[in-house]
Amino acid sequence: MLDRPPIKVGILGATGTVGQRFITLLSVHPWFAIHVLGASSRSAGKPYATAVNWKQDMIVEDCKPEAFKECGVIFSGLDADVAGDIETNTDQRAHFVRLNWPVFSNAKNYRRDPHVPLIVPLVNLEHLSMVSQQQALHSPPLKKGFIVTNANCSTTAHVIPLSALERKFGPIDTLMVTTMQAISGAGYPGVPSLDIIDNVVPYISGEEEKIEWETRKILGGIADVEPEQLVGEKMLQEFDLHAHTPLKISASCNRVPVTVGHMINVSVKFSRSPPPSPQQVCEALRAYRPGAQVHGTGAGVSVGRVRQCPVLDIKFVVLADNVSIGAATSSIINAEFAVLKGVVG
Ligand SMILES: NC(=O)C1=CN([C@@H]2O[C@H](COP(=O)(O)OP(=O)(O)OC[C@H]3O[C@@H](n4cnc5c(N)ncnc54)[C@H](OP(=O)(O)O)[C@@H]3O)[C@@H](O)[C@H]2O)C=CC1
Ligand SMILES: N[C@@H](CC(=O)OP(=O)(O)O)C(=O)O
Repeated sequence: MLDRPPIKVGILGATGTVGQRFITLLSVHPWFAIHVLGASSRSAGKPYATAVNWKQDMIVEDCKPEAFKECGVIFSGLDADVAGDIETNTDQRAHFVRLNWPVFSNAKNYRRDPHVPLIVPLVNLEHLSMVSQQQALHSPPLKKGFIVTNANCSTTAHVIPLSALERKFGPIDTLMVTTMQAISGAGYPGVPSLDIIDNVVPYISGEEEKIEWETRKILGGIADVEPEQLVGEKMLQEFDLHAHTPLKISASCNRVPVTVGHMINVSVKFSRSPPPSPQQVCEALRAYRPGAQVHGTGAGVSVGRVRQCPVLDIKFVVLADNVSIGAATSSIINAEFAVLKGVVG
């Protein structure tokens, strides 16, 4: 239990697929109380029920900071076309962040920023430590504002078992992933029905590059920059992008006619030789206890068909709820951890 009154939260992109999941999860959350809902000017001014044909009776606001004054935390499910400017603005890390809000975002815009943590809560909560450097390097320095992102939904799915395996068996050297991604991952209205009914679309724009890059940031660590530099009294740090063992990754992405749930075929080659057996891999996955304790539907991933790979070492299948652990649930756990660590004031 948290020994304080619930923190008022605002949701940007509240009318979208991820926004609606935020509302479902936060409406019963013991620490966070939904206070303001924001979306585009198409929805602003309408009761939420009208804007999304749903059941809440709050008025949707424009995503302008004035409406969010009383909120202590901002969750964002904004379309990436607008998230960059609204969350932080092109003027460095401005807007909601510059105005000193902690922002937990699902959008891709700041995932590659060298000072922005990209956190999958079952894997790398320790990357939250980069927030203080992000605040110190902002001009002017920020006291409370920061942005933490969560990953692409397919990346999120596969890094969870991969992290379990790296912790037990050491670095992974090569990774081949083939995704079968649900249509809810593409937002609304998303993929045209005539493209996806009775079909598989073997291309998702930008997805393969995101999976290949984000996996390295999430599975990698944080290291002091060389030559040494100081930020205040602390060493300047950087994400090492798995530099200790360059990780070769090849991703192939497909859209399939499924409403929710991304399924991923994964083959891995370990650095160590001999590699673990399928049975040892199963035992390691069962024994994995991530730093974050998660409860609730869609808050984990399922792994099956663990077997020998005749080309690499081991192959298996992962299934994840792209809207929950792939999006809203991860943001919420990241925020819970930030509250516990005192990073959210
Ligand atoms: N769906 C998924 O499985 C996952 C999605 N993500 C990411 O999360 C984000 C949201 O995705 P999703 O919910 O699927 O997208 P949707 O298309 O369903 O929702 C987008 C939201 O952004 C709002 N919006 C659009 N334009 C503007 C604007 N100009 N100003 C203010 N608000 C605006 C929309 O409001 P309005 O209704 O008024 O248009 C809506 O609330 C994206 O960045 C996506 O890449 C990440 C992981 C998984
Ligand atoms: N692109 C993913 C959804 C997602 O996570 O996107 P992004 O990485 O841009 O937030 C899908 O279509 O299933």
